[in-house]
Amino acid sequence: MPTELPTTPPTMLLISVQELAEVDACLAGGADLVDIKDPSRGPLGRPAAEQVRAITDRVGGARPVTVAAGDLGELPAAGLAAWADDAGARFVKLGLPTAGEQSTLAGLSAVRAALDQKTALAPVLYADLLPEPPPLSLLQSLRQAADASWLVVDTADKSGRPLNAIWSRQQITQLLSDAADAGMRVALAGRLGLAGLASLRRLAPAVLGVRGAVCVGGRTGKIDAALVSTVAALVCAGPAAARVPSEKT
Ligand SMILES: O=C[C@H](O)COP(=O)(O)O
Repeated sequence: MPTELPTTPPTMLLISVQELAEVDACLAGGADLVDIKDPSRGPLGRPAAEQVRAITDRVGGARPVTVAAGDLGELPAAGLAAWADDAGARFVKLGLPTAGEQSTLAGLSAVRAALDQKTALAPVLYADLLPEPPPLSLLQSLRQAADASWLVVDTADKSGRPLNAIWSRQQITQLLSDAADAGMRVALAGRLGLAGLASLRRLAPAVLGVRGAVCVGGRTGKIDAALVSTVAALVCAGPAAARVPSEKT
């Protein structure tokens, strides 16, 4: 996700790819942002560093690239930073299964401190693991701990309800407002289908992210360019103009 944005940006479409062969379909279909993850390893499955390097090379700067880094605690902070360096990841998304706990904020700070300063860190909240959307105070704490410009909302259970069935439009509208007050832009994801995307698009989030909806054979299947096109037409007018991608400002 870019960290330099126009004043009133359109909603951008993020597509999560799992392998090199999916990159062309993702770009041809009109994705604005290319996200790399290993969906077989969980909602934010951390891909192998060499896979990240290969996919990033294939994107070749045509789009900003983000990378899923698994969940907080899966690796020690130093190990996560070493993986990010090895992968050349310049924008990592880190899942927080226990977002409200003090130890989570401490862990997030440790990861931030370990990562290269040029690597942006986006905390990821799992809507289905929270009783309700986070209050402003928690958003402010997350922003501070991660020095984050972006907040990602996703779902942990990839056979469960989509984000738009977990939180109401009113709750998501409030979250977007609170995140802006906390100084973060928001990417919304989590089993979003066409109806969910159309509904959430009207709330004008900075980014809508999908994988399952653009795959043939489910989220561990293969991305289909025609499905990406359909979703892109729904979410945005077309690929975003070239913007400085992933480096932290
Ligand atoms: O970041 C976006 C996610 O990859 C969303 O995946 P999903 O649409 O399969 O829930």
